[in-house]
Amino acid sequence: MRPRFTRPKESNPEKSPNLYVANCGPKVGISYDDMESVFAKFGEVIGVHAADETGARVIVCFSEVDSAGTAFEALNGNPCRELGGRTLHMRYSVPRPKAKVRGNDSLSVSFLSSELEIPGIYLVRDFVTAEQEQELLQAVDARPWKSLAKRRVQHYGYEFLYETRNVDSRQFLGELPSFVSPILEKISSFPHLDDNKSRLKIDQLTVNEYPPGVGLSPHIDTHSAFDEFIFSLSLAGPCIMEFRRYQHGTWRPQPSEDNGTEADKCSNIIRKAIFLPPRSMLLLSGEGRYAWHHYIPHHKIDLVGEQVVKRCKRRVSFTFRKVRRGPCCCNYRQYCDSQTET
Ligand SMILES: O=C(O)CCC(=O)C(=O)O
Ligand SMILES: [Fe+2]
Repeated sequence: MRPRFTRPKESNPEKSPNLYVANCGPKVGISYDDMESVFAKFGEVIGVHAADETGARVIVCFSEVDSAGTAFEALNGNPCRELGGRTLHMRYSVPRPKAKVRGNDSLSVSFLSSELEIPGIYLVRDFVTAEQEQELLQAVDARPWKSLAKRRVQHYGYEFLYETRNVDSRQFLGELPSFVSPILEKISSFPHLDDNKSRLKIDQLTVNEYPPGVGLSPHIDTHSAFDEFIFSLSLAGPCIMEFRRYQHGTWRPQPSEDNGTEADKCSNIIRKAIFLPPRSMLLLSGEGRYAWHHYIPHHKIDLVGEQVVKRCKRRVSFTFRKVRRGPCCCNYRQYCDSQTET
């Protein structure tokens, strides 16, 4: 088991109730009981543990910082008669940082949106047939792509402005193209919409083409830009979508670390992930749309359970949204640009 405490990187002036003690321990014939009886003279010892695998470095935990301080003053750098005359080298110990996570290996990836347990997020597999998928891909490939730094996009209905993460709602580009009409038709009977069907009126489409290894930084689609219901159709290749609930987050995009280390440093993040197969449709609504960041890790390979899934030559997504008229009045103020000052 990884010890909970560790030696600080450099001499750490900050006191703590835990002492890192070198040059003692079972490897050099000193038991933890021997250690406890020596250190207990300075105050209540609540634990004696191995500091590492060497067997010659020990963590002594006191209940009080002052007891650790007194023991430190008395024993550090001095030969200790009760411990066979050994000279103890001590530092105040610090809690060990959490293990780093690489990729999504520590994050279990759900196949079903019901396993995710994020209110408002629903995945429907095989939303389109393989034939429809080919037709949709051919249709967008016959139209001009706009190149961004790492991926290509097309916008219909309204242009999406990446600088402001918003749309210019006065600049109407025209009706959505007829090749998405069957998809819009099917969206109108998407499960879980209840009585919101009549309010859908999707008028914006963003097509994203991701080469292998390209993802998307963690973000919440700007509340003031789009209505509640956001649909994303995955075509051509699969990907993992990660969801992050930042307890102290805002509506601004979060750091785009792709290996989870930033997320790890902050214990106030809940992370979940789902596998999006080609031809599936994802709905973001409610809490999942308003309060959770979504994120596509920048991996060429995703670990899904025991399986290694290679990203295909490309993934093309169709994101269907409705441009918002007026401010957002959701119940997630912290994440809402309409309800928080800029
Ligand atoms: O590619 C996707 O499925 C998601 C796209 C997205 O989140 C966005 O355009 O805001
Ligand atoms: Fe998004």
